[in-house]
Amino acid sequence: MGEVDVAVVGAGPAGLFAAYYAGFRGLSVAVVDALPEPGGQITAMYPEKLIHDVAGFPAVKGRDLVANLVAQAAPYDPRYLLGARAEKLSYADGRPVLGLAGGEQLTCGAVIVTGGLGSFTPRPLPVADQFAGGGIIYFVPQPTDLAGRDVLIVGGGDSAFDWACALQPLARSVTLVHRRERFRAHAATVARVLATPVRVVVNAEVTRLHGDGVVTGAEITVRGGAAELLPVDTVVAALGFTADLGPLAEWGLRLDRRHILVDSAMATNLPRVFAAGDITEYPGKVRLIATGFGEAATAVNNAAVAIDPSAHLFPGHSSDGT
Ligand SMILES: Cc1cc2nc3c(=O)[nH]c(=O)nc-3n(C[C@H](O)[C@H](O)[C@H](O)COP(=O)(O)OP(=O)(O)OC[C@H]3O[C@@H](n4cnc5c(N)ncnc54)[C@H](O)[C@@H]3O)c2cc1C
Repeated sequence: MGEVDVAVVGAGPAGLFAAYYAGFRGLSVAVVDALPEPGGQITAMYPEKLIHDVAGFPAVKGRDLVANLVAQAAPYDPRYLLGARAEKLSYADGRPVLGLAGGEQLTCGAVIVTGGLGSFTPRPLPVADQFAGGGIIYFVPQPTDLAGRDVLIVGGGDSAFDWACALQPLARSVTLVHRRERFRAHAATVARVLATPVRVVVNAEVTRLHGDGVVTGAEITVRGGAAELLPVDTVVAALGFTADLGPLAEWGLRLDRRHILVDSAMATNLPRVFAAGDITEYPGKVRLIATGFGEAATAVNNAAVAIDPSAHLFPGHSSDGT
């Protein structure tokens, strides 16, 4: 059973900024996320895209924004509990106790829920069900990890094409297979990929995976055609994600459909539980990274007062120390 001043549930942009803010306020902080990497929707869905509406950055690549958020919080040494879904919320002596999927319990001064769309589940690649081995991934946190590999990307959306662009200069080979003729990805990205050596196969499906322990080949079959065996060691199943609130829906939070109702302090109906980012709901709510950042600052500063009623709500200026 661990203890922490602030537990942040969700390592998306709002959660990462909340981690910085908790540290800045002198609070110890743990960041819990069901995904194995920080960055929430950005990491899972658009790490290679340029974002143009984050204040102070005329344009920033999704991956770089996440890296900067992690770096901004790093001086305060947040404890990252990744690949660990927050399952249960209870109270002991008036303090929230967070139960994680692995069985760990965290007693917290306050909880900030920055769960975004909720728990993400990648849409499965049907043939992967019967394949016990490794080598199948659902998103690409670091393209350099796949340097020199033979990569098969499955899907026809933005993520599939963004990853094809990012991996093509690094991987030994990149093949993209899509089961339709047309792509959902932006036409400009499709054109960029088609101008590279990436092999794009349409109207085709992955019909079998080969390998003992780790994937060594993938059989693809073009509709009405014969199967072809490709030597691949990594399959990126870029088929999208489904999301739902998951266990958060059982915590007794006041909800409006899939969102948590908060007041202007970002307080929920539960004591010492605050929320920020896409998961919140209030009149006029706009779901953007920019609004999530402001809400995270408000949530943490109000949590600081909930933890220690003698603390000031206003944190002071970060520039004062320099
Ligand atoms: C393709 C695309 C492009 C976008 N472009 C822009 C843009 O240009 N500008 C912009 O402002 N916004 C953009 N957005 C929206 C933006 O990404 C979201 O507003 C932002 O990611 C919300 O951040 P968040 O931290 O609130 O939640 P999220 O990024 O959704 O992160 C929430 C995290 O919480 C985790 N989580 C949920 N439940 C649990 C649990 N029980 N236990 C542990 N972890 C949990 C999830 O795994 C996830 O990692 C875009 C979105 C998409 C899909």
